[in-house]
Amino acid sequence: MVDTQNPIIEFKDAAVKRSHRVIWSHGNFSIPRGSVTAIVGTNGTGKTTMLAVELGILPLSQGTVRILDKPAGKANARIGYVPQNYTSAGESNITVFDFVMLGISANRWGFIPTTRRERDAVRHTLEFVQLTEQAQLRLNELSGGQRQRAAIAQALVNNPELLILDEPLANLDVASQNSVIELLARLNKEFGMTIQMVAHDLNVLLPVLTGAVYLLDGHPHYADMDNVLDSDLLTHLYGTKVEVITTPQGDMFVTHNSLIEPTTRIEHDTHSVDEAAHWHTPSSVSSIHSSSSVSLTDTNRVQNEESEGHHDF
Ligand SMILES: Nc1ncnc2c1ncn2[C@@H]1O[C@H](COP(=O)(O)OP(=O)(O)OP(=O)(O)O)[C@@H](O)[C@H]1O
Repeated sequence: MVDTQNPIIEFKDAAVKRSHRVIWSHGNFSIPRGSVTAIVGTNGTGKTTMLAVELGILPLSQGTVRILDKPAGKANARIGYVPQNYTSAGESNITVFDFVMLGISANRWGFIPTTRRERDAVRHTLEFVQLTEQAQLRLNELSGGQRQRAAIAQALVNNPELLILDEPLANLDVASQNSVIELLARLNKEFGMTIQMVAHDLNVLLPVLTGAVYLLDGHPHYADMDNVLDSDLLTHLYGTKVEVITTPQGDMFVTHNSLIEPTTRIEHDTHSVDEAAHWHTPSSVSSIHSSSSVSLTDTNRVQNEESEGHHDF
């Protein structure tokens, strides 16, 4: 259940610099517990930077960010983090079981044998991500989708309250993307886990998303999906004509029409905060009732059902 009264992430007047350059500023938003949010924006707008800030890896140049009621970085033990392209390099020669165990043991010094309870936790997590049969395979023997599920398992094995993923669908084929999305939907629905991910393509995520942080003109904003799925907003955000389409069946998806480019592309920070706030106000989703449009995904949106908020891997 999305709990709007009880934010899990809170930004207040937040700004961040890299190499003395402001990447984004005036971040004032909260992300509810139980939500599934995408961080969206064009290349280089600071999506990965936002994750680094949330994890306390990168300090803010101004303002505050609190995660799980603590300053950024102080609650990382309760956060599962899946970096971008995590499994494509490095550890790919270890077994899936050992890779997931690293989620528990990586911070230990010296050789300390794993306990039965820890091994059970790894088995349980592998079962949940449907990799039980692959437990003794090497990571480099898995498909891209299976590797991403293994990376998610490693992040889940400590039973986090918040799961943060950086482009979890990058370089995956449609079937693998769907297997990852289904997994995220189950985590949210069955265990009430809050999920936040950097994403480029909203279409494939529509079934699970409850909201999005959009980086617009150098300012981050949060809105629930009905307000994000606005043609004018998305066109402004991506700097190219985007249409939100609702079919007669109620399925909703986003199309990009490269034939209708805007006359000028929006440059970074050309708007004042007040102007940017205009894009943040609730507005109705524009609907084009057309059954001839081609949906890129199963657009039956998964309703986030009430859950006890309890999860135990
Ligand atoms: N280590 C770094 N030092 C200095 N500047 C950096 C560093 N990493 C990224 N940047 C700059 O910060 C800005 C934001 O980068 P970031 O990777 O957060 O963007 P992004 O929205 O995630 O981009 P993409 O969609 O391409 O992954 C970019 O202009 C980038 O050049």
